[in-house]
Amino acid sequence: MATLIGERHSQAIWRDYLELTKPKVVVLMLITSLVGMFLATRAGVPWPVLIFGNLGIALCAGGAAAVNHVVDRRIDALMARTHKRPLAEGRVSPVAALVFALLLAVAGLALLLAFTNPLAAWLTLASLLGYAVIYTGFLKRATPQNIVIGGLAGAAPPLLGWVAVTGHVSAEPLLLVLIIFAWTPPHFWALAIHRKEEYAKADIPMLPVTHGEHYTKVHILLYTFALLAVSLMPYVIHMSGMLYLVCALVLGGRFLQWAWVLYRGSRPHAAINTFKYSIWYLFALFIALLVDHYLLLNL
Ligand code: HEM
Ligand SMILES: CC(C)=CCC/C(C)=C/CC/C(C)=C/COP(=O)(O)OP(=O)(O)O
Repeated sequence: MATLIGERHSQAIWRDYLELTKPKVVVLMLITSLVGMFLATRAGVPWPVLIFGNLGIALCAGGAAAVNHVVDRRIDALMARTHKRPLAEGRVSPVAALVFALLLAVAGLALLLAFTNPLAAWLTLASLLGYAVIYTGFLKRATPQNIVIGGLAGAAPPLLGWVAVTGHVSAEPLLLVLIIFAWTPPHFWALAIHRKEEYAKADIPMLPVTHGEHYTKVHILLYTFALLAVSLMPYVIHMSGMLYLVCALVLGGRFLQWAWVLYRGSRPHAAINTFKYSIWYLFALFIALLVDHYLLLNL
């Protein structure tokens, strides 16, 4: 019996630390960094860069997410979506979470330095600080444009992947960053409309709280238009081919449809459905980039 309880306890702790890293978000980021790596070269990606480069990026992103849990523990405790988080409920102490975050970040940066190049490591560190310090520590509580500016950190992984392979920044990965940058406002503001009351209760100035739902929906629609336009650019600059173009048009068209439904208020649960669609959209768009890349190479 004692062992059973002990096992259950240790499993809960293991899960708590995993939760601190926001694993599902990091997995989608990893898909975008992987695509950045594959698109960077016509030859294969060297396997140490593939394995340890992505592991390094994931560890740093997870470390940044753990810092976010520490800084936000009081507001997380006030919101239904987040009140069961390990720090909000006191299952993990702030000091333990910070030590964990530091270990992840140091291990991640060490892997990037050892198996990729210094530029990839520095850019990853900048993204880590952008999310953990600039967004979480300042912007989130300061301005309704918090997620637009902070979105740059989350948008960085395709660039990090590309630089890990090539050692330098170029236009193509910046275009991939721009796609995620334009995607972030519809992604987040759709959820923020759904959770507006909670953000108001926690006194966080998210756009639907400060400027109202209508204003937010207009901006979701405008950013979704911008996203559709930007997502066509890889085809325009001959980075991707016809398959990608068709996918970008279909996926972007569907996103616009959701943004329009949300704007018109013509369906119940439109906000949360738009948020869920945003995640599938980004996943599918990056898979389309990848498949198209290998089709083009084999033509
Ligand atoms: C500053 C930029 C971003 C903000 C403010 C933001 C915000 C959020 C929020 C509040 C959630 C809800 C989490 C929950 O319900 O527990 C979420 C979920 C999610 N986000 Fe984002 N996000 C951003 C960028 C990104 C990026 C760049 C990616 C991936 C490339 C991403 C992928 C995801 C995924 C996969 C989920 C679902 C997680 C789950 O179901 O547990 N997000 N995002
Ligand atoms: C090195 C690197 C690539 C760093 C990127 C770091 C990273 C994990 C960014 C995630 C973006 C995100 C989920 C923001 C939501 O935070 P929030 O605090 O607004 O949402 P919450 O209320 O769910 O915590």
